[in-house]
Amino acid sequence: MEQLNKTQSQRLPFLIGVAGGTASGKSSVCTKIMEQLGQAEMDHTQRQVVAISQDSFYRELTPTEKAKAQRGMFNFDHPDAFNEDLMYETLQCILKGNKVEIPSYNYCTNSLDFENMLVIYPADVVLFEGILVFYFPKIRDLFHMKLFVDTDSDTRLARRVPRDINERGRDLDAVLTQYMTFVKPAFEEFCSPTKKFADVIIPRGADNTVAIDLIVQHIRDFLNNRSLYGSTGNMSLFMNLDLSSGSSGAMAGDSACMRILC
Ligand SMILES: Nc1ncnc2c1ncn2[C@@H]1O[C@H](COP(=O)(O)OP(=O)(O)O)[C@@H](O)[C@H]1O
Ligand SMILES: Nc1ccn([C@@H]2O[C@H](COP(=O)(O)O)[C@@H](O)[C@H]2O)c(=O)n1
Repeated sequence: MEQLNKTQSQRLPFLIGVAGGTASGKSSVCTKIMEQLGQAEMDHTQRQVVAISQDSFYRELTPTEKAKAQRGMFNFDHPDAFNEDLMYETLQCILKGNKVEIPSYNYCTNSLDFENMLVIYPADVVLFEGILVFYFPKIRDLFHMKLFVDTDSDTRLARRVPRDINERGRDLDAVLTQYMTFVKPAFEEFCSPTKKFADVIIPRGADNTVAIDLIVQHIRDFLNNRSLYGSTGNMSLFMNLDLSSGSSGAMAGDSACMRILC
């Protein structure tokens, strides 16, 4: 394993995974966290906190798959749609404190956009968001903190339809066909079961200001007290908060509960 010098080791990031169903509010939660930390307006080379999307790790499609994708007939919600190895190698590189370049994703062409590479500079906190970020065990194990955005499926569908039509160049028929054929079944089979791995479950996504405030406070504590955190990035004391009942034993499967690492 590559030796790290002192400067690099001081910049080793705290890696946060943000999972949740499509249109649950994962990106909005990341944006809110960055805004509250005063990072959103900052020049990206200077940011202490950066957010990356799992969509940058979709694998390239063959011409036949692309034709299917244009009709809403390709399964982008199956784990096989992602390049797991590249995702793992990139996160490892980030965890070593290195600068990485990743492609952006073009939903209109269903392809990676290598013309518009995103440069991820070394940062103190890296948020990695996507539907299946907790699905792959070796990737899941890289996270110091795991958040699951838990928004009900009606709300998610109601948000996804206009988003896909207005921002992702889709028509209503293709969006609904894709949702019923692939998105909903894959959410139930692959995404929803990963909720049990979360440290913090955020009901209602970015509207949940209490949860976001607590997470932001945890990140601030990490940034202010880096030396108190072990090599795993976690402090040894665990605190369980159950916001639904006021009791302290939180269950990861209960969407009103939060388990905070503090
Ligand atoms: N709390 C909210 N209220 C209303 N619309 C929202 C809310 N959160 C997200 N959205 C909208 O829903 C869509 C999906 O949100 P986004 O944060 O991109 O979710 P994800 O990253 O999980 O796909 C976007 O169009 C966004 O503007
Ligand atoms: N070419 C693509 C790639 C992905 N999708 C859908 O995007 C969803 C994941 O992104 P979210 O922002 O919604 O988390 C996923 O459910 C894919 O179905 C797509 O439609 N086309």
